[in-house]
Amino acid sequence: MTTSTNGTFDRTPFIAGNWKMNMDHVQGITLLQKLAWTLSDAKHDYNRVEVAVFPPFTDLRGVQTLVQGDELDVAYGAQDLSQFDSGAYTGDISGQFLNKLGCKYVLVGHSERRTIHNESDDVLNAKVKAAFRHGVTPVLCVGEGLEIRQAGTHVQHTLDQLRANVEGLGAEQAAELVVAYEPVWAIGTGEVAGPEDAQEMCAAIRAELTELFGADVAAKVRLLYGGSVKANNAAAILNERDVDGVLVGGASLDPAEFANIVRFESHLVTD
Ligand SMILES: O=C[C@H](O)COP(=O)(O)O
Repeated sequence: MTTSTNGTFDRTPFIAGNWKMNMDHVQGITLLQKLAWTLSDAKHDYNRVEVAVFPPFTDLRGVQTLVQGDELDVAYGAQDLSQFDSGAYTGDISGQFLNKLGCKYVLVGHSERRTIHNESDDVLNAKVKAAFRHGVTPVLCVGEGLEIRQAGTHVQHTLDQLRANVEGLGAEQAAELVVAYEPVWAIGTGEVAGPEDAQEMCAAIRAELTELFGADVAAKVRLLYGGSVKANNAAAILNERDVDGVLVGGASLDPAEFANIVRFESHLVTD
């Protein structure tokens, strides 16, 4: 358990940077080096707040080499994986390959995969299972678009996705899961769901996980918020009871900004 200046974290906070389709393998190494130096200068305690980056596939080997060579405590993962293990699936990447590259995590069902690549709940359920099959922890992304938010059915919609995507998991797997709530209307738009919106959905997700897997499992699952998170709004979001971390897109490309998000505890206002 980690204690903040303004509250108590029941789970280790998790700050994840999704680089999306940015940073070639050379730029990626520079970005990670700068991030590691900045956090090292700030004497960041990685046991207190976990840090992970999600570079493009082509960067992963370089990231692995840097992390191993410099003994960095930064975790890393891929942005997607195939639901299949091997075979004639041109362009796809197996969880087995990610495991071999030392990936601890993999994003599954990011809103950009659901919308641009039309990934269905069935496919995403198979991807979650593929990740577990290969010893890589899925960071399952769920969330609603603007129309659903405006119709007021966002909680139901998001919980429907969650249920479909975790179907068939055992309790042990479910307890390992990380779930990221991403309101699509707040991604890359500068629109941020308020801390209370993040808390509303994360509390609903935890209640649903309790229904599905029991309270002990639900209490272990880390829930993230993603959508226009910056250093100046991260602390307020992370101060909410059921929010255990953030999934950062654009701001993770700036090492100083991302390091400030990682160090959100220094921005928490004490009552
Ligand atoms: O994966 C990250 C989310 O899509 C949020 O992206 P963003 O911080 O650029 O809004």
